[in-house]
Amino acid sequence: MIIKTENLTKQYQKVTSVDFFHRTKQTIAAVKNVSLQINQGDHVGLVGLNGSGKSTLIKMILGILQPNGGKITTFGVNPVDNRQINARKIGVVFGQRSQLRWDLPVMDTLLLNRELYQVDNKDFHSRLNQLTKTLGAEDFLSQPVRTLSLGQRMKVEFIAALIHDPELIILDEPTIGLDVLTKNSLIAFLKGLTNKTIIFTSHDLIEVEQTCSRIMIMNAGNLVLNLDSAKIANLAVPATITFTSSSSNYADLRQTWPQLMQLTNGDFQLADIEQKNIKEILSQLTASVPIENIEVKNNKLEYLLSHIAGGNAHEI
Ligand SMILES: Nc1ncnc2c1ncn2[C@@H]1O[C@H](COP(=O)(O)OP(=O)(O)OP(=O)(O)O)[C@@H](O)[C@H]1O
Repeated sequence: MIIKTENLTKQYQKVTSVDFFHRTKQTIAAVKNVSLQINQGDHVGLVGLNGSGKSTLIKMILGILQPNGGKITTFGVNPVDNRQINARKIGVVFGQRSQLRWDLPVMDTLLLNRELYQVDNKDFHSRLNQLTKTLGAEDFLSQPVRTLSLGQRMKVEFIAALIHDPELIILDEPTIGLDVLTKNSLIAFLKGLTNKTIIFTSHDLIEVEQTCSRIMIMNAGNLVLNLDSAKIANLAVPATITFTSSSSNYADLRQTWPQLMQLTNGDFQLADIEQKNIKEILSQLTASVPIENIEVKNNKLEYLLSHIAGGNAHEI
């Protein structure tokens, strides 16, 4: 087992106001009684809205934060006391923060990591070769990091995180701001890492569904769902169809679709459409209304959160 937590809890003290004589503090329960296990080779998607406690949980797994209650082991040991030892077995990519030396060529950071993690020179070069080839990063290893595009930089962040061949890879929103092509190539790359344990945090359930075998959903500090991603992928979640139609008359359209709403920006929206009816509604719409733009969305995360009762992880 790579990670085990039992009733893990973390609270922050936040100063809400300061006056001459005293400060008023508020306690924020960021992670509440979370119990989970992550085994070797698991690819786990950790999903939740902003502020749901994902980063706090990751920081406790890494040993950066000391919990207030409950138990946690990472590689079978207390992560705070064994942070340095565990760091050799962990690779981390933060989408919002770079781990690379901004003004230096990429290669310098990689060489620095080689020294830091004491990677054998032969292993270093063969791993570097393989990673740069797979990620298509051969062309920009000699460029200073600051001159790279976001997509190029993220590829290099992956190489820097994997150069010491870690057993556990933690990815904190690694695809944020990336275009679809770069995102897809990183997702394909991650899928190929079958012998690694991966924790992939994201707000995007669909994205982690493609990459991970298990999904854990956090909400307001609680682990509210811990489920095989195949089960989540098969859930038929109602969709929303939004379209722009300049020449349409709202009153006429409402006669055919009484549930149609007009949004403040003038777009039209049909909500709560069952998956099996989407095709038919789309063909009816396109046949009867001049449409300039149309989008079908199913917001599975919001749907799941609104249908999960209580605060404990359970199967739907
Ligand atoms: N250092 C801190 N001091 C006080 N409160 C904090 C601190 N770090 C996080 N919090 C609070 O703890 C809660 C959980 O935050 P956390 O960053 O773990 O959530 P998250 O799921 O990672 O959010 P996001 O997706 O926005 O990164 C939030 O209410 C946040 O404001």
